[in-house]
Amino acid sequence: MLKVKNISFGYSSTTVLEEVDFSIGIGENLAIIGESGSGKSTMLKLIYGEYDLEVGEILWNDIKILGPKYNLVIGYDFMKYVTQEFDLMPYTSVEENIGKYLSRFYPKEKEKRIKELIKVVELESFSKTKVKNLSGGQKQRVALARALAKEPEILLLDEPFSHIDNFKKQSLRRNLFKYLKGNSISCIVATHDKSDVLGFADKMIVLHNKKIIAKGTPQELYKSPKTPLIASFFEEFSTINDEIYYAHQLEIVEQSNFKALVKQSYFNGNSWLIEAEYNSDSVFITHRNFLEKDTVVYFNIKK
Ligand SMILES: Nc1ncnc2c1ncn2[C@@H]1O[C@H](COP(=O)(O)OP(=O)(O)OP(=O)(O)O)[C@@H](O)[C@H]1O
Repeated sequence: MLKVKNISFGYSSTTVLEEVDFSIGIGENLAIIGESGSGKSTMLKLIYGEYDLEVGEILWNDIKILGPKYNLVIGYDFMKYVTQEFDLMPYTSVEENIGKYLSRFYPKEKEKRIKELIKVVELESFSKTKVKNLSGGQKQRVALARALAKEPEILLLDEPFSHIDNFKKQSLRRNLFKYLKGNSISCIVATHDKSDVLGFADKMIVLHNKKIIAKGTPQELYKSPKTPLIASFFEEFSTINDEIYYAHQLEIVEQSNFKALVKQSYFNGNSWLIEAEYNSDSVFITHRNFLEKDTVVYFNIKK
């Protein structure tokens, strides 16, 4: 179990994180969300032991995570961290990169493990390719596979699919998170992308103004977002009479007390997102058809 106990941290005199406290169990998937600069990467780096903590402590089971003041080499064998930079060996092949930390003394096992991981990240046709000749997204997949090579007990992922195209992203996400669950590897994912969270995270925390402002399952936070910031992570929303409503919770009707003027219609696949002006504010409503700008519409809150 990972326990982050009441930590506060700043790079200089200004604090970045204040009284942050949470824990995750074996095999659990935790998502950390928050605006850019809210401290997500800093949180991962502290868990990895990249900086010394002055306030609070971080424990993996009974092991206290220590920073560079106490550890000559940063990091621990049971933990892997995939940063936004990847940190690969450019002039060697994909399989050599993935196998870098695997023992040479068991060549058969090594080969089998590399093959298994190459399959998880769907890079079968690139196993012999030099990393320098890969795209950003392919490099990101090599970095993920390499982090898994020595079976960490906990994996820290910073925006793990940010460079990967939409065609691959869905299946890669499913593969990776299924692999982690299947092998009881705990995982913390810092992300801006709700698709990394909704179907996969067991718990999520929201960082804002240095603190955790919400904790819960994705279902709990989605269903009752406490603040507009939390709602905005999931979907377009409107605030009506101080209540938050997602676009699909509003509907356009023949008559109602809510009268609005269409500003724009956005194609959204199986529906349109209508942006309309209501009481000098924007409201967002899901609708089956395109609506012309300046059309007067009435809308309701769905029961
Ligand atoms: N090495 C550093 N030295 C000084 N300040 C830093 C350092 N790294 C980050 N910061 C500052 O700490 C704050 C948190 O940064 P951090 O990278 O943790 O945010 P983030 O939530 O991961 O952002 P993003 O989503 O953009 O990656 C920011 O204000 C940033 O400028």
